[in-house]
This record gives sequence, structure tokens and C-alpha cells, in this order.
Amino acid sequence: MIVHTELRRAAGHARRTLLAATLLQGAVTLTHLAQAALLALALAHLARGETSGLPWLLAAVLAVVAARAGLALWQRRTATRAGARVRVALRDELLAQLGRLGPAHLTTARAGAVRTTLVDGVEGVDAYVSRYLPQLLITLTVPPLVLAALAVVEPWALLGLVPALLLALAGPRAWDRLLAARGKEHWDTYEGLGADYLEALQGMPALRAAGAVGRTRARLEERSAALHRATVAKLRVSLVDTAITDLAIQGGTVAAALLACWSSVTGSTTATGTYLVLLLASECFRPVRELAREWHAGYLGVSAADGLQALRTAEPAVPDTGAAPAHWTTPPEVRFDDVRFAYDGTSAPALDGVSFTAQAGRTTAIVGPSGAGKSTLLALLLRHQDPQRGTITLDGRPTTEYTLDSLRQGIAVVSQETYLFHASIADNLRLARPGATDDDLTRAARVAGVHDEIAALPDGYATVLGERGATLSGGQRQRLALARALLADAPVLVLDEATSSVDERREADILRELMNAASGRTVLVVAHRLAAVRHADRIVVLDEGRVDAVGEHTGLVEAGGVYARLVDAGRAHRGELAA
Ligand SMILES: Nc1ncnc2c1ncn2[C@@H]1O[C@H](COP(=O)(O)OP(=O)(O)OP(=O)(O)O)[C@@H](O)[C@H]1O
Repeated sequence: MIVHTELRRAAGHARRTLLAATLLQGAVTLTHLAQAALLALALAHLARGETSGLPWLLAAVLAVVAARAGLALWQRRTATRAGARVRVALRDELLAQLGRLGPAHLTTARAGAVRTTLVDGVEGVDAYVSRYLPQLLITLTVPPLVLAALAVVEPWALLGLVPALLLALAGPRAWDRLLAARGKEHWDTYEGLGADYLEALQGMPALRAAGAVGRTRARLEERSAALHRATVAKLRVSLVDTAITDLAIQGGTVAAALLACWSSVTGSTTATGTYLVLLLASECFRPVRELAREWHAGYLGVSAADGLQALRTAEPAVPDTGAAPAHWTTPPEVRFDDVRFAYDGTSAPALDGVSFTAQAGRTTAIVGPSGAGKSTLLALLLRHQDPQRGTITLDGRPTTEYTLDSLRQGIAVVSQETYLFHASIADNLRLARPGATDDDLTRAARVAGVHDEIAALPDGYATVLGERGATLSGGQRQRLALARALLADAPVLVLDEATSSVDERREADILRELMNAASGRTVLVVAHRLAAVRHADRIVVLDEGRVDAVGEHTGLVEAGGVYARLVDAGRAHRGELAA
């Protein structure tokens, strides 16, 4: 009978439908009571040898049975509708929250665990809210009413029924704490296993390359065995619950029957009274029995409630307190001013005293050795995190003053990690702009240098991609992601190693086209291959979290320093490849 606050909150998403489902459940229960009363009357008639009224009583029983079938169907449909409403509302809410939390959340939470909460946890809440909760309300109201009715007919029967009912309802509560602990253990193991499987599936190429498939399989087997142990431990406690309930129900019914027989023998009650006690005593416990059954269906929801609450109430890495919409009419200037940022748990800052300006409508390249802080800089611009010191402004306004949604809509990003969905190429492109025409798609794909390859596919833009775009090469995936970002038509375009999987010649072509297409946007490009950024209007050289130099390609090469060393290293690398 555990009612977690999160589950009560979830029920609020379909309050009226749930109320209707509960009332219908009450009506179904009343048909059971009516049937028991009618049968008791029929049996009493038989005992007295009066057969005249019997056909009417039996016809009434049949009518009640038919009414129950209809009501039960109606009830199930209403409960299913309520559950679906709760499920949809909950998933909507959680997805919006995940959007607010941003990628920073997934560096601490495992994607598979979040998936389990979002899919299985929400399914569990549906079962709990739509099946267990209505039954709980019926159980708390109907048996007391039946007892009140029996008190009028045969008060002695209450001597057996009341203690049994109290034991059936309150007895299992002694195990609630243990059950909650076992439930949490079970859910944590279940979530962990889900996360492990997802990681193993996504990392299969790496596991195969490292010859680690066998070891991973053994680890997953051990995890499955741990889940089995947690399930058995949970069931053991749960079965004790059921055993106590069953014992109380059986004991109470037998006690009530004996007391009714005794009253009948001593002549203190009529035949009708005796049959009513015999049949209604069992009906008194029906809601308790059904509650125990629904408990097993809704138990997953109880176990998942903590996880759901944690996800729903998790604090985003940055507060969304800005009010200004990031709707710039002309491309904004992007300015970093004395920015310092250190990741949690690290002492050395990833960026320290970083100041530079990316001019409005121009292309600024950010280069530097691995670990220099380039990706961190872009993450701060997108407010996945906020700097601990300094400000980042767009159009003169700090990023913190813009609403998060509009800020992120105003900045289109193509990163090294492209994500394409299991959908057609056209649908993948239209993610950025659902209203884009076919001509818009073609134009963007041409600039990104992928149109000819798409057109050569048998289904062209209608070609359905495998999961994560698996049917395309790495370079094709990146160019599609590039086309998608161009379609977004955002005033700021960020390319984070966006052409790293594309061969060098094609990269130069794409970037030339891109500069033309993006003219009028503020573009920030991060690229390892310096040939890709040599034509940028301005190059910012980062080294160990600090700005080493800012300038143009020729000037930076002449000045020596980090940039010149990177250029030399690139030449040497190309030479090695050519040799
Ligand atoms: N999530 C994180 N937690 C802790 N430290 C991090 C995290 N991400 C990056 N760092 C550290 O911050 C520093 C800057 O990393 P960043 O990824 O910004 O460099 P980068 O220039 O983009 O490198 P690369 O060119 O290799 O992608 C590095 O020292 C890195 O180890």
C-alpha cells in the first residue's frame, strides 16, 4: 500500500479519467455484492422450499453477471486510457527535462539507465496508477460498507471478519520498509543491466576490435545473474506479504462461516442471514485479494519512483533564468572576455583568462593542440556549462541573459559526433527546419557536398538510413549533418571538427562552398587539419587553456609559436602518409 509522492503526482495527469475508472471499479464490485445477496436469497428460498420466486432471482443474477461483463470492459478501457495519458504526460515532462539538463547530465548519468527509467519505469507507473490506485481506493471503502451491512444481519460474524480484514490490510505493512529496500535494489540492478547492454551494443565495434566481446559477455552474464538474485530476494518478501494476506482472508472467511453456522444452529438468525454471511464474507475480501494481484502489476512503478523523481528534479548544470530571446536580425558578434572554467573535480582549469572576439558575419577558427580547451570553449558558448569567471556575450549581451531554448536555436552546431536517426534522409535533414522545401534540402546538401551521392541512391532523399545513419560512411554522415545545420538557418554556425571524417581535398571544397553559403553568419570552426581553416578571417590559437595568439594564417606562421609548430606537425604527418 505504498503511495510514493511521485506516483501521486503522476496520477494527477489523469485525475478525472482515474476517478471514472475508480467509480467503474466500484460499480463492478457492487455487482459482485448484488450477486452474492441474490444468491443468498435464492438459497434461503430453496432451504425453505419456496420455489415460486426462484426464476426471478436467478434471472436477476444473470442480469447482474451481464451488467458486470459490460462494466468491467468499460472500466478496463477507461483505466487503459488513464494509464496512457499518464504515460504520455510523464514522458513528455521527462524528455523536456532531459532537454533542459543537456549533454552535461549524460556525462554523469548513463544513457542506458535514463532509457530504462524513461521506458520501463514509466510503464510501471502506468500499471500502478491505472490498476493499483483505483483498486486501493475500492479496498479502503467497500469492505467497511459490507461489514456495516453484515453487522445488521449477523453481528457475531464481525468477530471473525474485522480482525481478519485488519490483519490482511495492515499485516503486510510491517514488511513495507524491507519491500521498499528490496525494490530499490532490484531497480538499481535492472537499470545498471539496461545501461550495460546499451553500452555493449553501441560499443560493439570497439569491443570486437579489442577482442573483448567474450569478457563483456561474461560480465553481462554476471549482471544478469545479479538481477535474478535481486528479483528472487524481492519476490521472497513480496510472497510473505501475499501469504499473510491469504492467511487472513482464508481464516476470516472460515471464522465468519463457522459463526454463521453456529447462529443458525442456535436459532439466533434466519436462513437468509446465514447465507448472506456465508456469501458476503467472501465478497468482503475480494477487493483485498484483487489489490494483492494489482500490486504485482504496479510494483515496478513503485521501484522506479525514486529514479523518476531524481530525473525530474535534477538541477540543470546551468540555470535557465534569462528572459531575452536570441532572435538576432543580423549575425551577432561573439565575445569571450576573461573566461575561466575548470571541470568539477579537477584542479587545473580547462580554460583560463580566455578573451577574443569572433566578428559578426565572419569566420573565426579556433585551433590548438589536443586538450587545449577548444571543445570546452564551444560547450560554454552553448551553455552546457557556465564559466566560473568572465563572460561570453553575443551581440553585446551575456549568454546567461538569453533564454536557453532560443540561445541554442540561434546557434547551429555540427560536431565530430554526428547523430542521424533511423528515418529517411529527407526527414533527417528536416529535423532542423520541418517546413523546408525539397529545393531547400537540395541546396543545403549541395553546399555540404553530399547531394550527388544522395541523388545516386535508388530512393534518393527518401532513402531510409540504418540506425544512427549506419548505412552511410563516416564522411557522408558528417556532410549530412552539415547540410542539416545549414538548413537550420541559424545566425551562428559552430563547426566542431565537422569535416574530420572527410578527405582533405573534399574538405577544402566543402569549406570553400560553406564559407560562401554561410556568408552573413558568424561561423566558429574548430579543426585539427589547419589546411581546413587557413582561409578563416581570423584564427584564435589556444594552448593549455589560454589564448596563445590571434591573427591570420600567414602572420601566425611567420610569428612562429604554437600555430607554426602545428602547421609543421601537419606537414610532417602528411609527408609520413605520402611516404
Ligand atoms: N568532462 C570532463 N571532465 C573533466 N575534464 C575534462 C572534461 N572534458 C575535458 N576535460 C579536460 O579539459 C581540458 C580541455 O579539454 P577539451 O576537450 O576542451 O580540449 P580540446 O582542445 O577540445 O581537445 P581535442 O582537440 O583533443 O578534442 C583537457 O585537459 C581535458 O582533459
